[in-house]
Amino acid sequence: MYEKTYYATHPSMMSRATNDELRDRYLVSKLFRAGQVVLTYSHGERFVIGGAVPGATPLTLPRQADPASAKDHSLLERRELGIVNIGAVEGTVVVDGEAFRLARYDALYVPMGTRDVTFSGEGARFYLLSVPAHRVYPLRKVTLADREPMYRGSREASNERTIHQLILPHTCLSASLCLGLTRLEPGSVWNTMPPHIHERRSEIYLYFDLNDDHRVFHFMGQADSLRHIIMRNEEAVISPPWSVHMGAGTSNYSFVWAMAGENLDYNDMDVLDLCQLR
Ligand SMILES: O=C[C@H](O)[C@@H](O)CC(=O)C(=O)O
Ligand SMILES: [Zn+2]
Repeated sequence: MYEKTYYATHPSMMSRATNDELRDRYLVSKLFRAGQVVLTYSHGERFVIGGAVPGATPLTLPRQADPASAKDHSLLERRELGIVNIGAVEGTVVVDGEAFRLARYDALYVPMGTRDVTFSGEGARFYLLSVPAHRVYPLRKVTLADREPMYRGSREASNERTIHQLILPHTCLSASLCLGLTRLEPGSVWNTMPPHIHERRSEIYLYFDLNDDHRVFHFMGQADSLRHIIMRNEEAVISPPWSVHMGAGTSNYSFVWAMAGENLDYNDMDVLDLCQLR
């Protein structure tokens, strides 16, 4: 049921890793395939990272396959799920019989204990992120208008961007999942600059709104020995808790960031000074 498993890694595994090894360990690609639900599994915070692209017929979130004791139980038996529509067209997500229409950039928080989730709407592209949960929080649709955005960076520094906190305690309650959307202004290319590390949470970035002939150079690793992965539109990258995560595009773009771990405190991060980077 999981197309690929990403194992937890040690920072010392960075220095001698080839570019292909880095891509194999951290890059999550081909999540958005017409008529399919694609799920991958990361041992870091036990994130399920997936995509659902419905065609003429609706798609269903798969049920658990393993272990035998959980076979055919809901995937969300002990998990919560965040959904963001990154497609240009509105789509519908039905959660235990209740329908939610998600326009571009709308998100849905789906609580632990949910039995059935289906996706429909040709042209909608649903990005899926699930982590283990310990209690039930209300099912809720979240839009960019639900909270005052955070404006960061400047045009002069090529990092003028708007950060939308979609699933965080002041916008939408959750057990462990934090999720948001950041959009860069035309002419701005740097995200998360200056960069940071948060040892108590892992993070997943999904880059999108990027034309096929453009790329994002995503930087990761410890501050004094950064590496990079060159990413295309609609690819995700896993950032272990010990890693920087920042990028520069050959154009502007958007990205969904999602975190889970020890706390739900967005500001629990150590901001790095540029002189610490090597
Ligand atoms: O831990 C927080 C995340 O890395 C993002 O919110 C950073 C981001 O959107 C940005 O600065 O552009
Ligand atoms: Zn971060």
